[in-house]
Amino acid sequence: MSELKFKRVLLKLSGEALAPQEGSGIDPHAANEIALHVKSVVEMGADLAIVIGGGNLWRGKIGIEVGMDQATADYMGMLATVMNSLVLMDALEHIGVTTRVQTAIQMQSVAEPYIRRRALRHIEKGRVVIFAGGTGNPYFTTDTAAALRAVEMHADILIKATKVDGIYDSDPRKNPAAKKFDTIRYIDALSMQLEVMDSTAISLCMDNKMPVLVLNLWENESLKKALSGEKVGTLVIP
Ligand SMILES: Nc1ncnc2c1ncn2[C@@H]1O[C@H](COP(=O)(O)OP(=O)(O)OP(=O)(O)O)[C@@H](O)[C@H]1O
Ligand SMILES: O=c1ccn([C@@H]2O[C@H](COP(=O)(O)O)[C@@H](O)[C@H]2O)c(=O)[nH]1
Repeated sequence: MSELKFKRVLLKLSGEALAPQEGSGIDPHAANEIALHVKSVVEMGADLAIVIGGGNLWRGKIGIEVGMDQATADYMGMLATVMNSLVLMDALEHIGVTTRVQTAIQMQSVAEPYIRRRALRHIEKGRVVIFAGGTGNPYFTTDTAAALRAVEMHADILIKATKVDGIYDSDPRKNPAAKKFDTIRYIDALSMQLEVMDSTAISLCMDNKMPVLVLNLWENESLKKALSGEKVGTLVIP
């Protein structure tokens, strides 16, 4: 087993990662592909916990835009993350990765409730823990849930895997001339209001000295490379 630069990892996946090529929803094939990436790092000896977003199904702001009460719209988003977590759980279990799903909103016939010490024990036993339901509170995002769980699980790093290969000075999907950072300071990421990760999540990581790496999961073994200490993506530093 190779030496790992980061042993315990909180992996944040965007819900979009589960969407079909066109449109929204869940493509189980996308889940299978993600599961293979996850398995490859578990086999390297990494301790892994995962938070997955809900953007492929619902985002609170969709509801807010049409006049819904924000808390209601946000709870719908949190429920969307539960569906995504279950599809990922299923894909991982199919390829022999032992998982546990814990939800921040109690639904005990579906999954375990979030219990921090229990989650830690699962991780120690080599299980991949998937944290569903965000923080359990409206007015937050799954980026913040990922930051919170990373701190609570004493992760060595929070890795945000998206479809872009790092943090740019503006959204590269909208601006083809955007420039990528190899590293960026928390404070600069905050002051530049870069939308790749929300400010609450970055602040929480900054305050708790949690390193954050943004990378493209689909790019040539980027996750494995990151855990081995190779330079990929953008690292957010003090
Ligand atoms: N400065 C920036 N650098 C890099 N990416 C950026 C930047 N600004 C905006 N983005 C966008 O942020 C996105 C990454 O966030 P992502 O889509 O993973 O959001 P999420 O809210 O975590 O997930 P979900 O799909 O579940 O809502 C990228 O697709 C990218 O287009
Ligand atoms: O702690 C949380 C996490 C999420 N939400 C709501 O869920 C959706 C989907 O999450 P993404 O991070 O956008 O993928 C989000 O838009 C919020 O509406 C939440 O309220 N609290």
